[in-house]
Amino acid sequence: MAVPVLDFSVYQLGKENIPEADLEKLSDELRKAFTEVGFVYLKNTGINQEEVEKVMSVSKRFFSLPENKKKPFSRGNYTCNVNHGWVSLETESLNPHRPGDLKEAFNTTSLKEDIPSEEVADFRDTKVSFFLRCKELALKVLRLMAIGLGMDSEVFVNKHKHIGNLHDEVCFKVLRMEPHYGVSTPVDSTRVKENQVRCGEHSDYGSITLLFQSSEDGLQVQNRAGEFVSAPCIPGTVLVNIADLMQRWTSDVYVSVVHRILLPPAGDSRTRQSLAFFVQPEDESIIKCCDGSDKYPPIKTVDYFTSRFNDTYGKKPNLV
Ligand SMILES: O=C(O)CCC(=O)C(=O)O
Ligand SMILES: [Fe+2]
Repeated sequence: MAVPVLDFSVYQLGKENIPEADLEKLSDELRKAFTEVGFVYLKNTGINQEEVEKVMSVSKRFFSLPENKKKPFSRGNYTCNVNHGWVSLETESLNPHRPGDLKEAFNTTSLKEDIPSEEVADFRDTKVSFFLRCKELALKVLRLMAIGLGMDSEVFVNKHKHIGNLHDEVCFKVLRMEPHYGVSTPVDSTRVKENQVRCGEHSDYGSITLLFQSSEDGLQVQNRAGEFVSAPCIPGTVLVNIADLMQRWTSDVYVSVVHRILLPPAGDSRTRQSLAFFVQPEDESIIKCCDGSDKYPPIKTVDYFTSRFNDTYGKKPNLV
């Protein structure tokens, strides 16, 4: 089944106090998408393509800096949050059974934290304002998701009250994926390791993810039959997906789906960019099945994430 496209205009950014019937209709459509597919494109959210391109363009300038200029900003160098900062090529393996992903990224968690604005004018401010736009949209989606399940609209939002504050873990990630190796090195497909891809098979960890891709596409989403289907860039839309902790929270009603980005076809040497806003509950929050079923035992968000991050950044088991 293809990923559905929903019109979000009735509840787009800036619109509040909307008629109950409109909210109900949108939340029903969203529930259908998240129970059947796990991914949905939202159009007319209020976040437009120009904003997306501005963030991509400033990120591109950062990624193009020489390695020694980026290194001081590495993930792990910040005290505010271990996840904040630059992630170099092949550092993450989203599928731990594969070699490191052929992608480079910059994670923004705390909005107060220093990010390299001297090297790239606007890098910080552009990302911070986009972060806040994504936050607003994410809270709206979380509200609709609760209504769609017949619950109080704030059930999910109540555990996402500190997004962007110091020590909150919600992360805005800008990504650059290489056609073959690094653009700073000559394109040489012989250097690609066996089974190496741009982004290994995985599902996201938290509640929901908002995703924006450049026109180079590449994302594939697994359907119920186990086949990977393309989820291309649709300009002006936001792709939203359910992540694992939300699946657990909803007792498997909203489904978190595996996705990946393989290498591009031979001869395609375009660099791909994407922006991902990873939403997760606050560290200390206890996530219990919201239908009262206890299908999964309650778990503290921080404990859940620690084990997932160990897989992504940890030692690699035998390769596939
Ligand atoms: O770049 C993309 O389109 C998706 C990246 C992704 O799935 C992830 O980082 O979790
Ligand atoms: Fe993902």
